[in-house]
Amino acid sequence: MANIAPSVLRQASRLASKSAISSVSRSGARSLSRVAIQSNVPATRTYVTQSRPDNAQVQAETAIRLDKKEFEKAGLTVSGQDGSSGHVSPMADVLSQATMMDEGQRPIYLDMQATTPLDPRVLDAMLPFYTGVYGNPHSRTHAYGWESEKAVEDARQHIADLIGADPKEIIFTSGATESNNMSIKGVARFFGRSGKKKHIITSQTEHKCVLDSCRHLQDEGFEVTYLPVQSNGLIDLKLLEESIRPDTVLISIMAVNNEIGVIQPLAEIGKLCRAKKVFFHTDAAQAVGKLSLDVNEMNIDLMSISSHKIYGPKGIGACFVRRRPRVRLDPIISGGGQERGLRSGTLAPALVVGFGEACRIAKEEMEYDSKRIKFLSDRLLNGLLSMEHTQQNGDHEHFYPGCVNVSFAYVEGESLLMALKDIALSSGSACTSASLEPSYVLRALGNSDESAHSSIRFGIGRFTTEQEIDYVLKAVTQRVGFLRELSPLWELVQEGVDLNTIEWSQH
Ligand SMILES: Cc1ncc(COP(=O)(O)O)c(C=O)c1O
Ligand code: FES
Repeated sequence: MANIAPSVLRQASRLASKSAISSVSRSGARSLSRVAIQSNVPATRTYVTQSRPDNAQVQAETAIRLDKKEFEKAGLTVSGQDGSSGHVSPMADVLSQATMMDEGQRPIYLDMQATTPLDPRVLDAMLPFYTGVYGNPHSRTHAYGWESEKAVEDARQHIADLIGADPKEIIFTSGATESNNMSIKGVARFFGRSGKKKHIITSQTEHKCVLDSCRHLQDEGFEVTYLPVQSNGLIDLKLLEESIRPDTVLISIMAVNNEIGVIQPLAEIGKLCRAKKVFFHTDAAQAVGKLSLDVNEMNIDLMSISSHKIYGPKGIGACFVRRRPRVRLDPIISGGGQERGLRSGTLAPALVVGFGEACRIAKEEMEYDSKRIKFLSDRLLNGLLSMEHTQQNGDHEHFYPGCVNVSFAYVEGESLLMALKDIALSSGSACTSASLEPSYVLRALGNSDESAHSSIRFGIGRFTTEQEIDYVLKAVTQRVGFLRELSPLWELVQEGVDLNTIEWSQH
């Protein structure tokens, strides 16, 4: 959704679907949401779209196509494409404010959970493997193969060192998605064959690739418990223990949540799993390289790791698979038997070396990075929470400071994202995907739809600067204020009306 209008319209249509009572309606409505809240009064509106001169027309057309239905749902009719009739969306004003960027300048990047930039030191380590050093690391008969193999094994050592594992326990994959699939489906299928182990436990706030792997296993006859989380996003250990059955084969609980940053109690889960003789898999895509993790101390049997979340290249990751006591799993990819037979296929030495270097640097600089990120995070969070009606989502103590998730009441997250074009952010899962559903993670915490829709995730990383944080704070404060000014609900709140007392009539 490249454009501002859809979100405004969605907000409008959502409000309109509640068809507000007349006390909410105001004359001389300034905004789409106000028009919508009066609803059912057929109105004709045009709007302008975002500013790029080269494709403004295209965007306007796209907006019409995308939103006609929304308009109609809201009781509005669409006409025109370019705002020439003089009706200008209030978002245009916001967007003109949002162009504090110079021409050609890129937005500030604050979406570190989606991916991180490549560390230049990592690129340096990778380059030789795209040029002179091109041997197949699995070629045993000549020096080309040996030099690639040596580089791959050195990298494997760096990854193992970062999580306290033995290098033989590191299996290279294409990323955490593959590692999660491999761990969950692999263990379930291997042990499920006996017919005695048919049950898996995971949580409702896992990454989609974990949830979807589990769904697939349900189709194969496995039973899955999707544990609810508490309102702070953490699992309830007692509930976890009570959910374990004699036929439970695997517990898969993530280390750090990608939307709200909460850190699950891995050591406690590991201890429980070991005592109950259940395998423990953790999706540590957002944790490795950022928190100190030790697979032995934490009794972790399988761990998924992603390179591009820690300033390494995309398209590579790893799966830690414990050797003692040995974890057995069915491979998903069969072939030449590379990677202990668990993941066949020729490795990509440049990616492997880059990933290894990223892990080496992460270990060496973890303390420094953590302190810096905590400092920046405190600065951002304190500033955001000093605005009225804002709230941090997820546990306020057990969270990774590089992931700050905040709800701004009376503002729709997507509208805010669009008003913050000069900052690359995400609102969790919903806005960034085709689905118009609010984040399932925030819903699992018990947040209302409204609160989930008004949330933004700020991802701080190694290369984020203090100036960037200050800019972001200023921009967010200014534009949240602006959007709230347009919100009839906000106006009511300012007038001291308790929104819960309003009776919404349905026409
Ligand atoms: C928690 C979590 N698990 C898994 C993944 C998938 O990682 P990858 O992109 O390496 O497949 C991500 C990244 O989006 C993530 O945040
Ligand atoms: S879908 Fe984006 S804010 Fe709700």
